[in-house]
Amino acid sequence: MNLTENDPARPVRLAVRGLSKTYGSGSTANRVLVDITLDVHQGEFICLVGPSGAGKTTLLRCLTSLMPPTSGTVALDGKVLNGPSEHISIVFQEYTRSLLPWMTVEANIALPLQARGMSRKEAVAQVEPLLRSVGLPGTGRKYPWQLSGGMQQRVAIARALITEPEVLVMDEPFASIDAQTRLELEDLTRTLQQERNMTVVLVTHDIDEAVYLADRIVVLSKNPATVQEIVDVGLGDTRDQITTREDHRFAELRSHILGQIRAAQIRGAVRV
Ligand SMILES: Nc1ncnc2c1ncn2[C@@H]1O[C@H](COP(=O)(O)OP(=O)(O)OP(=O)(O)O)[C@@H](O)[C@H]1O
Repeated sequence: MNLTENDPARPVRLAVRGLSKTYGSGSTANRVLVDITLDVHQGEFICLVGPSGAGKTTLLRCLTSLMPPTSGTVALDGKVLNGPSEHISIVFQEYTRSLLPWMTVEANIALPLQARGMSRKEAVAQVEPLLRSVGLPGTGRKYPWQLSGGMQQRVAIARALITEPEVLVMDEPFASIDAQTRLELEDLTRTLQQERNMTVVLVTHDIDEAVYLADRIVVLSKNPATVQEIVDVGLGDTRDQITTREDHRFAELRSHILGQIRAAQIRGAVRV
């Protein structure tokens, strides 16, 4: 397996240095992340995988400054973050909780721009092109609950993109979506990432999804989580749901990552 830590050809967008996170203190302290160091390059698609409960969401929360780490730093373009950055957007798994049901689709998508001081009229004027790019033209006047789950997650993606973030962070974004729609959303996410030269960090439990989407896969260990391995996917920029998944390298990577996660699960259980 080709392992790597750095791609000198592309500048580092997110630099994670010695990041640790412990919940609680004293006898109830839960040491979840220890000494995570990782570079994410501009325009790179990183998938984070690991055993259940390893600390993937905790790492995303620290990456986006939704929560401070216990120690260590996250820097965006060389500047250490001390709070949420306007250059980083987040998409969560639960679109039903992240979209506001009493607001129309266009009002939901326009919200981040209004929060930055733009008038509602100006913000809403930017929505339709974005709705087209996520495959939902003409749906701005509907309410989220009038749309399917997959369509609502497209709305959530559009809302995350309206501020033109440099980094898109996604926490199991397709876990509540049916299998067929999930494949469509995977392709949409890769297309948007390439069109916008965005850096994406995505957490998933689905190893096939990680291999299909990622340029590199970061495997976390458990109890506590450290970076166990970073794997170069090397399947090229153009992916296809049928031919890429038939590639023998795809199968090889899937088996390798599954083996890594199982080993991490066993070692983590021993350490409890
Ligand atoms: N707010 C919190 N307060 C205390 N402990 C927490 C909190 N959030 C998470 N934890 C604990 O941190 C550990 C890692 O949780 P986290 O949700 O980050 O893992 P995960 O890898 O994303 O899990 P999953 O695979 O189930 O999605 C767990 O032991 C969890 O109980």
